[in-house]
Amino acid sequence: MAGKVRATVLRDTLISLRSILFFSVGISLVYGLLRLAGPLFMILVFDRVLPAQSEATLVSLVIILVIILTIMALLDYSRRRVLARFGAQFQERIEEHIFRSTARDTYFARSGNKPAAGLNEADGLRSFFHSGSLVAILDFMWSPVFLGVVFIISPFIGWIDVAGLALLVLINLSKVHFSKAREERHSEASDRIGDLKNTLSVSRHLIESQQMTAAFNKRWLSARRSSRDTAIEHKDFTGWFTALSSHTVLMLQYLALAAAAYLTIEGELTVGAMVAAMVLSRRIAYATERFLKQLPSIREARENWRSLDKALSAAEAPTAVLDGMAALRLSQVTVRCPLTKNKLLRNVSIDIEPGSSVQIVGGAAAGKTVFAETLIGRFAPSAGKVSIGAIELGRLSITDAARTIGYVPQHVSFVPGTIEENIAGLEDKLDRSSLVHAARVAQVHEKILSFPEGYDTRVDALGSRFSKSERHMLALARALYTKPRVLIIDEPDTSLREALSKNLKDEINGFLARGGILIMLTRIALRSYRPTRSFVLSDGSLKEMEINAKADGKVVAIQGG
Ligand SMILES: Nc1ncnc2c1ncn2[C@@H]1O[C@H](COP(=O)(O)OP(=O)(O)OP(=O)(O)O)[C@@H](O)[C@H]1O
Repeated sequence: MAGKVRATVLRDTLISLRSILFFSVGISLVYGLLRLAGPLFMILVFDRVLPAQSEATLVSLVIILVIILTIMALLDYSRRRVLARFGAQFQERIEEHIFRSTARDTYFARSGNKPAAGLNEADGLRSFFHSGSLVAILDFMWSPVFLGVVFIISPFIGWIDVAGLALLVLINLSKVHFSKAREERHSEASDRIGDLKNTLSVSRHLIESQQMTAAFNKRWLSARRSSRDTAIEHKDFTGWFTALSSHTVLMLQYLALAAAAYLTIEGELTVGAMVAAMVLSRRIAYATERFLKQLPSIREARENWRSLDKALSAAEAPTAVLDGMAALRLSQVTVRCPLTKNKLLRNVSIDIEPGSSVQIVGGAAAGKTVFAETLIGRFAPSAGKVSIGAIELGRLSITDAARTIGYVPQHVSFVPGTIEENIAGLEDKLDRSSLVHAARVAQVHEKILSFPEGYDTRVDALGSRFSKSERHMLALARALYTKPRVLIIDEPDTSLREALSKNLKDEINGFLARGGILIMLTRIALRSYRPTRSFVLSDGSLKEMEINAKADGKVVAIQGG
């Protein structure tokens, strides 16, 4: 099934863009043919115009040459534009496919700083099509034809070209092969600088408040030094091959000229043919060198293509949107620590009917956050299933998943941007009335309006403009904005606890009456709010507790879970 999906995506993308690619190949073929005009012009000038002393022929030839060069300039410009658009459309279609057709958990199976599997690869391929790499490859396609023309002029010069090209290939392949390790060292060192920049933008406040600036600067200098040294080492090494390669091109051109001159002295070639042989030899050598310089880009493009293929084949299509409210079901869910592989959740099974509120109480490191973040897809179960109604949660699309679960995390953080963007979860077409409603329910509307820029006020990642309880309330507004079916609150702080039993009570009751599910994870059982069901989480195992209504929500007995 997945294989079928992949084959269709790649085939469809290529088929739909095939005409653009063929068009640019066609332009390149005409362009390459017109490049023969230069050598032809030289032959005619030396062999016709000069012996005949014909000024009229010279003027006609110059006019024709100018026209051809103008056409060549237009063709070159056009094919670059066409290739750029080919790359852009290719990327857009692949990205659209990834966004639309990948289920949440596959989408989240990302690594490092990649936003989603396949996106970086699609971008890498776009820049390959867009950059001069493809043009260099297309220009190189004419080299065998030019070489054939040189062989027609003189096989002797042709063989000199072949020997020179073999030397060029050897030099450039050695460069690619022997500089790989140095290149990797340099790119790792540059990545370290990138990581430090990210650390600074995300944790500047922490670094300064904890007096880490001096130590951070030391790390920065050391990373800079290492990046600079590896860059010099890499440049020094490849510089040797680059110099050798470019001078081989020059040498080839002059050797071709010398051989042609010798043949002219011997009376085997005309002066025009001599010059044309030299120009063609230079053109072949330059085109080959430019092509060989693209080898690392070609290798990278091939790797990108393979990973994209793999990412698309691994991607599972999302299931249909959930219809109406449904029960949340965890069956035999086990989650393991990604580092130690120890169990963080152990065979957790729970059925939560629509319209119920559930409290999960657990001590320090009991697994409450892991439980919550398994529902949002941050932890993938190593066994068991999490489903809502008949649909596995991880199989929802990222858009449907966002509408299904609202999450108020224990440690609230923000995306640097405006309050509006944060509450609306970065949606560009936001619904203002839902935004204000969510802020009012979370009782932060007035606070936001007290800022001169209101909802356009910018917040940093920590939300430093707000107090801890205000940050929690903002996180609640953010969770409520999408009108989720399941609302998860991890460790509500004192003000949120109070609000749940007072100002928020009606809202929560309304939410439950509409079939919503509320899950609260706390260290200490809430006294002021009585959930429908209560559980204890201990060392990753979940057990249901019986609530004595008369005891005002206090836990009185434990049932085996
Ligand atoms: N991303 C992670 N990678 C590895 N282990 C993790 C990760 N997140 C949590 N854990 C481990 O899972 C266990 C449970 O952590 P969790 O944060 O769920 O506890 P908790 O019940 O929320 O505790 P607390 O009330 O102290 O926040 C801990 O031992 C923790 O080290």
